[in-house]
Amino acid sequence: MAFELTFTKGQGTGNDFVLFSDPDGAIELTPEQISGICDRHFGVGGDGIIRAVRSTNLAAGAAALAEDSEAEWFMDYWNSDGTVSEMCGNGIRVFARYLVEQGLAEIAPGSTLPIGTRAGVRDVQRSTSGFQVDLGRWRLDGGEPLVRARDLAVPRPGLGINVGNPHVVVALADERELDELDLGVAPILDPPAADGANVEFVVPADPLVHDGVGRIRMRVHERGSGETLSCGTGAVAAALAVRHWAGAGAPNDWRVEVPGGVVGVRMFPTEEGEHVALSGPAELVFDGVLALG
Ligand SMILES: N[C@@H](CCC[C@H](N)C(=O)O)C(=O)O
Repeated sequence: MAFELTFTKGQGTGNDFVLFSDPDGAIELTPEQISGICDRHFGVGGDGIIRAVRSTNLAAGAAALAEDSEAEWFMDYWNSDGTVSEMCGNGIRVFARYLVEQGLAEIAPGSTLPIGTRAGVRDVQRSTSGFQVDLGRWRLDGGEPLVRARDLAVPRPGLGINVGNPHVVVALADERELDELDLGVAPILDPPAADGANVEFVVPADPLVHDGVGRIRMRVHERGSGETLSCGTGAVAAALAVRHWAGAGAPNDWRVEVPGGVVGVRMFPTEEGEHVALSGPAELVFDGVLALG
């Protein structure tokens, strides 16, 4: 059936998304429609698609409401190839801004907006650089696979980290190696990750820590989207991995430079264990209407 889809294009450090509002959960996009919309030549272009749906109107929203009855809105996220992901760190900041600007939600100064996701409810607040999201607990997960990438002469060990979605972080020798890496082809993990993984390549700044803040550069190949200009959860995983490798005394505040800009990562204690927060810009770029079907 043919229909019109009103959308907004948004981005956070160049990680870009097509957002649309479907409060009743009535719009079902096929993987082909999603990849067509995300196509940069034949569609709107984007690394992913985000649907704003009321948690009450989505099966996965029931778990979100059970966790936090205030989580009225659910971030329904698809990668550009039409696959679903549990979490998107840049996307959830852009989503929060979208909800606010559409008049669907408010974030009062000093308060947080709980948002349902497939990884659980996540709290978003305004920050000096835009928006900040508490991504909750994280865990080492997925072992230490060997990672092969084009232009890496020998495979490198990676570190599996889950921050709601799966990541493997790889340390490179220097900036030249990072810049010359060809991420047009997906890195190969050995052993492969059961559900796939986002793969981050990192190098430390010199010095690694400046004024108490750890500093790294990162490039990423995202599961389901290929190389992107930024990945928020990837930046969080990269900072956690480098802190892990640096050992005792490493900082809990990190500045992560990605091709599309800079995001901040902060680890902090809570009653249920350590949480990790991501901060950075969230911009809405333009609105449009697509004829689909
Ligand atoms: N770019 C996102 C992550 C999007 C999902 C990812 N590709 C996956 O499949 O897990 C971010 O900013 O975190």
